[in-house]
Amino acid sequence: METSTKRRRIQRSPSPVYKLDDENDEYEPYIPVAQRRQQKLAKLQSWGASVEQRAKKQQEEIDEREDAQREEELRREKARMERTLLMEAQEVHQKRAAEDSKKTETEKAEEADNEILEAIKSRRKLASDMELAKGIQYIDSLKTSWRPPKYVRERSEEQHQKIREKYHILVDGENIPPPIEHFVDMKVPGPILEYLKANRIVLPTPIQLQGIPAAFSGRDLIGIAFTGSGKTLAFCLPLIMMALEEEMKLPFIRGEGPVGIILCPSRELANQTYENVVTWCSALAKDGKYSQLNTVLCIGGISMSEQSHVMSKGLHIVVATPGRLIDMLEKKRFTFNNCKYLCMDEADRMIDLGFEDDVRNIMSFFKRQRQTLLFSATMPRKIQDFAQESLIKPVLVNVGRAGAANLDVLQVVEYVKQEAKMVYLLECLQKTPPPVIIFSENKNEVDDIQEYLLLKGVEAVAIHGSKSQEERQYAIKSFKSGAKDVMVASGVASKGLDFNDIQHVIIFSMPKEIEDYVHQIGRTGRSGKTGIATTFVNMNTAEQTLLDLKYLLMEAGQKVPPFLSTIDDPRAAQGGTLKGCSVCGGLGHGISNCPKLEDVKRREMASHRGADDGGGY
Ligand SMILES: Nc1ncnc2c1ncn2[C@@H]1O[C@H](COP(=O)(O)OP(=O)(O)OP(=O)(O)O)[C@@H](O)[C@H]1O
Repeated sequence: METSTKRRRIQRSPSPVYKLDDENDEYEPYIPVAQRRQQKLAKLQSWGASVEQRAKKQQEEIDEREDAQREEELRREKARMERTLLMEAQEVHQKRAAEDSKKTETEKAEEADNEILEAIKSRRKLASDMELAKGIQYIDSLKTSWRPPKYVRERSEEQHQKIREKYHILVDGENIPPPIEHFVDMKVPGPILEYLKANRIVLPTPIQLQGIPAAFSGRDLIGIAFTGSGKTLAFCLPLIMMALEEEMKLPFIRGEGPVGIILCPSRELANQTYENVVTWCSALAKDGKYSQLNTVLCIGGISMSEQSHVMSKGLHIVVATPGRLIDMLEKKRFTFNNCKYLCMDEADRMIDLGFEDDVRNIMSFFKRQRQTLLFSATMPRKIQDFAQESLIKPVLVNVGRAGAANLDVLQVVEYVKQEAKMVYLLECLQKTPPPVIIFSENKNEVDDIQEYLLLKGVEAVAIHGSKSQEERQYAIKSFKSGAKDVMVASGVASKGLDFNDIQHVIIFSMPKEIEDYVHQIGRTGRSGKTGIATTFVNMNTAEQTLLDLKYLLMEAGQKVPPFLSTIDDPRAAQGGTLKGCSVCGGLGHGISNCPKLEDVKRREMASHRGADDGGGY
């Protein structure tokens, strides 16, 4: 029935599109097969697309959810990790704090000191730039023909050690040559022996009896011994012998030489060493058996034409300050083509402050292996270590603690108010007969003191870095000859100058660095004689300097005045061992408050401004 109805309608209206009405709501219009297929296909396609879309959407939602989940997990993990690190850091911190609280102040200071020491350790080796660049490294010491006498060679190492102990000589290094107790056994030429004897130099001092055999053997050497203990002879004699041997083999002619060089930090010290060398060489050549050796003094402030008579011959020895020497080498007035001996006096100063680059520059003029020797009364650990690294199989010869005061000096420390110093100085001068040296750290003060003394009728000369070379030479000459009773000096005259029988050293203003104090008081009590050193201190003296002084007095077994003994060492209060500063050798402080390091900074700044104290040039 339904079918017939449908059929009827089909008949009535063949048109496929009819409007539906209520009665015919079951009516389904006829759709041709092809069209139906197409519709189905389209429907299928659209359905498929929507399925795809839905699936895609669903996937996107899943992805989003997963991303969010992952992010959340990451966030949680990060937070967990952060917490752990934070907690770990806190734990480490707490642990360290606990450990630190167990440490004494001394241990903490020592740690800080070591850190600073590490930081300043990174210095270039003491060698010429050419050697460093080419990687030239000498392995063995210089060969010499010198041998100790048979009876000395036959001694056992224990016997050598016994002799060293007898003279309080400490040594370090490989195959150390034996100590020799007599100049004659060192095979020193007769004329020199006679000259030494005539000047009351009969037996070698400890630094000489171990230092000279080591140097004669060609060994690099670090020689440390207290002020006035005869270091000059210990490093000049080996050079004289070396030059003599060369000259005897083949006499030097014009343009040849030098064989060796002695470097000094100040003109005055260079001049004094030069005079010693000339005297010893003249003594050697006196009886005509040995050749005349020629020595040149190479310092700023003097005209080299004065020495043209020496320069016109073969040259054996040069004594110099670094600045003028570099100048001469650059101008090719002589060369180092055959130079094989380099000695630095007051070496801690030479390779430390200010001169290090000059020394490196000088080394670059050497064309062959050399023997290098460093001598000083003060040589802090840091410089010893640095020097040892730069030398070839060095021998370290140490008589007493490096930087210790000469025990032949009676040290008196007095509290004198600043305004009372001048007046008290006059009183102090009465303590001993002349000659007396007065030291002040300040050039103006040196001039003021001299003026005051002259006004009071005291025959005084003055010397400091701002004086002309003539004034400096005049001061030294007239004081040495005894024409003047008192010399007022800044640091220039403190290191190495050997004046005859100084009775009394007055330190008008205490130097900040205890090494300088040791050198200053060391102008008296030389070559076995005794002397007095009076030092003025007051409120202006830094507490740390006073502490250094206190320990130095204690070490030397000197009287410590009450105002010094009451100064407490903050390190001692915390317990632990009290090690001296390895930068300046002061016993009363560590590196972290070393005045020398502060001075280095100041000097560096000053050198940028081109300031020059006139010291060695
Ligand atoms: N073996 C010796 N016996 C006696 N006197 C000596 C001996 N050797 C050197 N002297 C004398 O000792 C004095 C000091 O010597 P020198 O100037 O060499 O000391 P130094 O150790 O270099 O001192 P500084 O550290 O102050 O430079 C000189 O007058 C010197 O003639």
